[in-house]
Amino acid sequence: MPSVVVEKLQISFPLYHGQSRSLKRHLGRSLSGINGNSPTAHLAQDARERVVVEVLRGIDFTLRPGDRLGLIGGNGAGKTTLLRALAGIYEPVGGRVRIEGTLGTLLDSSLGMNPELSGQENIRLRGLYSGLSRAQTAAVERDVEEFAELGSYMKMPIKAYSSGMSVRLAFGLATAIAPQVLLMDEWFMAGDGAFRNKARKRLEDIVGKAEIMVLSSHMPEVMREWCTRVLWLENGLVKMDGKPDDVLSAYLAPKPAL
Ligand SMILES: Nc1ncnc2c1ncn2[C@@H]1O[C@H](COP(=O)(O)OP(=O)(O)OP(=O)(O)O)[C@@H](O)[C@H]1O
Repeated sequence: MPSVVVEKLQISFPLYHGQSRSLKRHLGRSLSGINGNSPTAHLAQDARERVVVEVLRGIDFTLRPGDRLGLIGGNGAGKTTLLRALAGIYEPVGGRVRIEGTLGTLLDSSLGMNPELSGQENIRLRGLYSGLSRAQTAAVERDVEEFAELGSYMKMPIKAYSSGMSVRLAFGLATAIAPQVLLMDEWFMAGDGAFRNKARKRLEDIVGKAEIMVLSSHMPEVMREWCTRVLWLENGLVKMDGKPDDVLSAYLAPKPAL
């Protein structure tokens, strides 16, 4: 049975910047902006004595089939970092992530693509990597070609694509093979109007087939429509976890004046 288990997850990034020395005096403390509502950086020192920013500072949640989790929070809250940690792109410095089931990601249009290879070759490589048969890969290739409408560009190296073309290809490919656990960032809303309508149908189909979904978005209406649960992240911690209406009402409530 597919599941996502996140326990005491911590992610930090080392700072190699010249200023990291002067930031050392802030270790173990928070570095706030001039405005009380702006993001706060939490600085620490790792075992190699490097200054690190603690981006996720102990996140816990469990997802079972039927759960559609929305991640909400201000800029720099840690939403993208959490999605990337779930996808296995970032290694936890503490805690762990356990995912059972096939995983699909709609995170970054260049993720997992080789820029030197053509659209067609990238699709074949993905088919091979996903363990598809030759016939299944050919079906995916036809499906993506039809959806992305890239014409002869399908045979060109993708480094020659415009950003819109890259999104079409990545989106087409990511939505061609339905995973049990789907991770999504809101970039899928990118693209022109006609593409967006077409993409939405495809997205609804893959979301409907996924047993578990995690979606990061700044758009409350998307959360209300697509999610069964919302996690509000603030400065790398869970501020609230619950039903979309409850969490979104609290999140959107006017902040008291300072
Ligand atoms: N590679 C990195 N090195 C240092 N800091 C990083 C790195 N990646 C992310 N951060 C920091 O981690 C924090 C969380 O970033 P993240 O992108 O996860 O936030 P977010 O909630 O997705 O924000 P947004 O809504 O603005 O996209 C930010 O303060 C960001 O500057």
